[in-house]
Amino acid sequence: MVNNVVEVQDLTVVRGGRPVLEALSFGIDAGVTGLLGPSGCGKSTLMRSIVGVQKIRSGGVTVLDRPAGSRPLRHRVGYVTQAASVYDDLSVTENLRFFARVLDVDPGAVVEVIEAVDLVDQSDLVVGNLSGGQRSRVSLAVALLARPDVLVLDEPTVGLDPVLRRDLWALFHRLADEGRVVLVSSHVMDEAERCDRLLLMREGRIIASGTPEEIRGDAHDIEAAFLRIVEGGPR
Ligand SMILES: Nc1ncnc2c1ncn2[C@@H]1O[C@H](COP(=O)(O)OP(=O)(O)OP(=O)(O)O)[C@@H](O)[C@H]1O
Repeated sequence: MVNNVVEVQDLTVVRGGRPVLEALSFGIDAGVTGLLGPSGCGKSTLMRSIVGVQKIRSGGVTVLDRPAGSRPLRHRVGYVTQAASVYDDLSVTENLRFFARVLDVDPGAVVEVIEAVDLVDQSDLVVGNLSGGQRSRVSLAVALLARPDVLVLDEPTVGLDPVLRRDLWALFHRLADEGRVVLVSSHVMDEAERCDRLLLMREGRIIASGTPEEIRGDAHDIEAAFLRIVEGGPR
């Protein structure tokens, strides 16, 4: 098992003239880590920093012992943003063949990733005609093309019905079981129980980290634990 594949050290990011992330330090190990916090707390900014596309004020991020965003990490880190980045007028297979060429990866990976995200039956369908959950899986398939060791997924389950959400979480665990580090953000606290480990975030800071059991303590659920931490009560 790989430890602390992602290391964040004293990370401060300023956006629009105000600090959005303030002196964050933590590590992320193998498995599925959930980055949970309310809208606007800085989850996307933190993910952008881990992927290496965010301007950093101070501190830093290393991934697999290299600076985030550095060239050797290009194919080792997969990133799926909130906005789907696939072409609506192309089929699932056509999209993946296109991105395989752009990324200069083995075209044989196309079939492999379609199977991984469970879209074999939809592979000839035009993406514009797929459901929201299926479209999310196409974006995820693109991110998997280069066989990355680290997957950073920004709110991949937002707006999906409970069945699709459950299926996607099962997929994240399958990918983690294959040895990948999977970081998933969500502002929905009830997704916490689906993660191996959690990072709870509020107003640009990590306010708690650990397994769901550790963070819940004797609170009713993660949301209650979150409120307790924020309000400074006993845990
Ligand atoms: N381009 C930008 N310029 C200035 N401020 C920004 C920019 N993008 C985001 N911010 C601010 O940074 C803060 C954190 O935003 P971020 O998108 O990281 O939060 P988030 O937790 O991912 O939110 P959500 O769950 O709604 O996606 C917010 O206050 C936001 O207004």
